[in-house]
Amino acid sequence: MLIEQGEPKIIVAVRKRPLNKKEINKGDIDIVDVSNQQSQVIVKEQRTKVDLTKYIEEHQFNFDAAFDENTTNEQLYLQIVRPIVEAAFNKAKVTCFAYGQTGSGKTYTMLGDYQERVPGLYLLAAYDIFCLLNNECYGHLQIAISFYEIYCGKLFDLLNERSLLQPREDAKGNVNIVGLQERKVQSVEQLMKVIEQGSASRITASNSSNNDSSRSHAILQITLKDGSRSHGKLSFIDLAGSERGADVSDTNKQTRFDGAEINKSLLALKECIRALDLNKNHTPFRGSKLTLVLKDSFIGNCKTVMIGNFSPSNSSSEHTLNTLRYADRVKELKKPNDKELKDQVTSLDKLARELMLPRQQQPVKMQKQPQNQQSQQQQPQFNPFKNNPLQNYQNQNLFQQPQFLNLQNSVPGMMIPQQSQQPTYTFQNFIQPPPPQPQPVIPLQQQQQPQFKINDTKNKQSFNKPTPQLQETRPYMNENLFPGQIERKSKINSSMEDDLMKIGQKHEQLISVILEEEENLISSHRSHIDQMVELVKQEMMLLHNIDKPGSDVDEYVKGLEQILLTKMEEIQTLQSQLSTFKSHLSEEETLQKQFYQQRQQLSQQDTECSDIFK
Ligand SMILES: Nc1ncnc2c1ncn2[C@@H]1O[C@H](COP(=O)(O)OP(=O)(O)OP(=O)(O)O)[C@@H](O)[C@H]1O
Repeated sequence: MLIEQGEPKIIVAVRKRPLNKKEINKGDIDIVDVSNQQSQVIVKEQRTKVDLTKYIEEHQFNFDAAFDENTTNEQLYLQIVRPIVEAAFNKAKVTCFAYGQTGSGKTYTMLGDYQERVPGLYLLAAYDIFCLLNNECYGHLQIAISFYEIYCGKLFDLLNERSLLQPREDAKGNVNIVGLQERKVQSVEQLMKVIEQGSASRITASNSSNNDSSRSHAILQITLKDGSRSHGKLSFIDLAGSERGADVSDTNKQTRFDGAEINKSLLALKECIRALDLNKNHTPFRGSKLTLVLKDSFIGNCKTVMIGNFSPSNSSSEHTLNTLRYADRVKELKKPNDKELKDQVTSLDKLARELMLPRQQQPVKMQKQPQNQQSQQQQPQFNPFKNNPLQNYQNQNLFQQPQFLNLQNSVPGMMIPQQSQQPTYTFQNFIQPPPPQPQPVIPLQQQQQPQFKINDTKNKQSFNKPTPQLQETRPYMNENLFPGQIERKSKINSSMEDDLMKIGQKHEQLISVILEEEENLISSHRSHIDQMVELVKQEMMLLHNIDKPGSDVDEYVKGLEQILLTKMEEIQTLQSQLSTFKSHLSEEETLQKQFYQQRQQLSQQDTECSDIFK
């Protein structure tokens, strides 16, 4: 092997959905190019200067895998999810996250589209799981399903009428979810029924109250059980819409708190993935409810696939960029550190010496994505987890004929699209990349915005030269003409950005405190009521005793005094807890207003400043 390297524990992939009818009718255009082969995404963001001239800013991202709008759920599954399903049979705890803006395709990816008869990852995984269970090596395992959601930091059981659940960490550090229902299932059909029931419960809840499915994280856990012990575990997580956590300046307090909770969980998730990838001893899973309940998926033998879903439309460019940046940051963490880079270069040098090749002939573009080079030479390109435990089943055609059609009668509404009725699911398919996909259909500059110039932000070069007209309208846009102004503006900007960041951080910390205080206050209020009931009982006993002939009045007075004192102390404690909470709430409002104003000012400055540089 050319480069020694551990198995990747994290795969970060992104997926573009097609423009939908609504977007097309609105005149939206597709501004994202995806290259499946190069695992690359290019977003051509439309921007407007102060003088209203338009230009395009280009953002390029690279991931472990990128899927264009023509990629099917089956293709995606085979490339990045099936390997972790297999790993679960090899005793791993594996997790697949779908992340992205509301309407970006998370549910389509996970659940599929019943009406269009498109199977999602749940069904595709279910099929493979039961195929494997039919194999004698795994015949002793059973499947148990749980399905719950996290909404506003609280857990609700989707398989038990959304009953409230409590996560508890025991003395051994295991996190148990008290009251969580687990259903045993014995077939793909049963498994899909349970999933359908849970999903329906989530949808009903979102219609009947101000809850909204895109504000909650849905967690489907499939445990492979060996008797009462867990053999391996698969968690599929449909995360809350990423835009829900984005805006702390929303005027509705509850929305702000929900958003802050989502922010907190996404931040904590990123940190936990970082810890998992770096094999750190300490995993900050207590950072949020989401990561707390997933604790065992971040330690030990674990693998994670994250799928960032995004819309191609120009009207969603901000959210799309946020999704891609988040995925990029998760992926950034995977890049080898300096020492690893040095080790890799050293091992290359060693190999070169062994092969007696001059140094300059060595492959040089290996440091950032060593696995790519490996894949070209030795490893199958889309087999992220090497040492596949199931490779010896290859000849048994274990995955060759998924019986999706059998499900049509048993899973209501579920049918399989024509083109996927007889896919050949051989391992050969699994380890090969998909055939090249047709490229995006709407050529941006030609069709819609011929006057735009395209800036490549990375190379500071233009794709198309600016039209003479654009140049003429902005003859003063020459850095040399206003150097002082540019410096002043950028100084103002950076100090404002610092301030904004400080306020943002303070706000985030305060919200964390508030959320914790809220939980404590509610639980104190509950125990306060219990205490009061107890005191009332004691008072009644006092009255009962004093009514008896020959009763001791001193004892009565002493008893009553003690009860009233305890009551007063109880009330005072609760009151002081309440007033601290109230003052934090009003502090939060002030911070939120400050944040909002500062951001407005900054975006104003930003436009002026970017205008000068154009
Ligand atoms: N890859 C795709 N191919 C075809 N249609 C898609 C694709 N992805 C999503 N869609 C369609 O886009 C719409 C929105 O997708 P979906 O409901 O999966 O979004 P979501 O991210 O789950 O939204 P929410 O967070 O609100 O639940 C649906 O009608 C879905 O069928």
